Amino acid sequence: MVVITTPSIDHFPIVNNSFIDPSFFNDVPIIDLSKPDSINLIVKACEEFGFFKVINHDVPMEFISKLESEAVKFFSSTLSEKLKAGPADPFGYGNKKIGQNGDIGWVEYILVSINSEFNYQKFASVLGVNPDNIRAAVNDYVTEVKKMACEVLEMLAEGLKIHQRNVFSKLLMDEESDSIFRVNHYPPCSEIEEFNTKNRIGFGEHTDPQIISVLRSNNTSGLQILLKNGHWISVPPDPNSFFINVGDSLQVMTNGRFKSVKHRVLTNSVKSRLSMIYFGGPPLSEKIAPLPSLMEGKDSLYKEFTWFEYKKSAYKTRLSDNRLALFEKSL
Ligand SMILES: C=C1C[C@]23C[C@@]1(O)CC[C@H]2[C@@]12CC[C@H](O)[C@@](C)(C(=O)O1)[C@H]2[C@@H]3C(=O)O
Ligand SMILES: O=C(O)CCC(=O)C(=O)O
Ligand SMILES: [Fe+2]
Repeated sequence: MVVITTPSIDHFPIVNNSFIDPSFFNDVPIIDLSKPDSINLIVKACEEFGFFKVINHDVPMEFISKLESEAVKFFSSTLSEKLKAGPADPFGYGNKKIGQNGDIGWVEYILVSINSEFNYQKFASVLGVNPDNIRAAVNDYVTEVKKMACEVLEMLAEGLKIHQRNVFSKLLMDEESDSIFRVNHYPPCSEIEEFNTKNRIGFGEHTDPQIISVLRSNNTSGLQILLKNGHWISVPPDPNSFFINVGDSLQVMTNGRFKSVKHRVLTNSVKSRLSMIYFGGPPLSEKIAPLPSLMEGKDSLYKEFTWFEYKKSAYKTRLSDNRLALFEKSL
């Protein structure tokens, strides 16, 4: 018999408030994709924050709303129904347990693989619909978001004066690209008031291992990023825009010029947050190494590794671990 235990609220980490600026950070770089002069701004944003917001993105609202409403329906189902679509090992429905190494957060989620065969039946049964409808809703959304991510990566390559404009985007376009799609639902954490403790962790601090992550959320706050000065700042939500994170692999490919951004999600005691994230990763066999044109005569900061090797190692770590440390050269 499988016994599913739910951690009690006492087990949910509380954040250390010492470096939290409670006000919203209004200086998140904004990249307007309809303006050609955004190229230099993107490079600057990746160097300074590893994070920026994209507006005028051309992803049809219809695809966003369709997927969002399917996700809301799914998460509104009973827990016993949803658990039939789990566990997330790593794909499927997950509840409070993040990854396989003991992390927990006030979150439930769906994780789906993009290019490998994925069985949508378990989600479709919960929703009582044909799996092809769910597959189509995910594909429509991901196709558009991936197109936008590739446009951003091509602007980055141009901004970095790399001859091959598709040097990054080709990795996402490859049919073997190891990309993931995730929907996170953070229910309001009403116990917060009962326990009189604010700022429970929804999703603990971490960097994303892939090349690039594209996040869209509803209008509920919670996402924070860590600035270079050690301060956590809250990102104002914007359901009409996308937020982009530099991942560990892009940090390596730029030999550390771009930094993968540390981020986390705090719970909200009143409103639920729903976020959808596309993680653009390379094919498993791809060598992740600094691009020669970005070395400027310097040595690589990293040992040689493939995405398969990095991913295998990353998935053995806890969320907040510095996953790249194992691959840094001691110079
Ligand atoms: C604790 C973990 C969850 C994670 C795999 C890991 O062992 C370390 C990286 C985590 C992360 C963060 C970004 C994405 O949400 C994710 C899907 C990924 O690729 O790496 C998660 C992993 C997960 O939730 O399985
Ligand atoms: O849900 C969010 O807003 C961010 C979650 C996240 O960082 C992740 O799933 O990797
Ligand atoms: Fe993340």
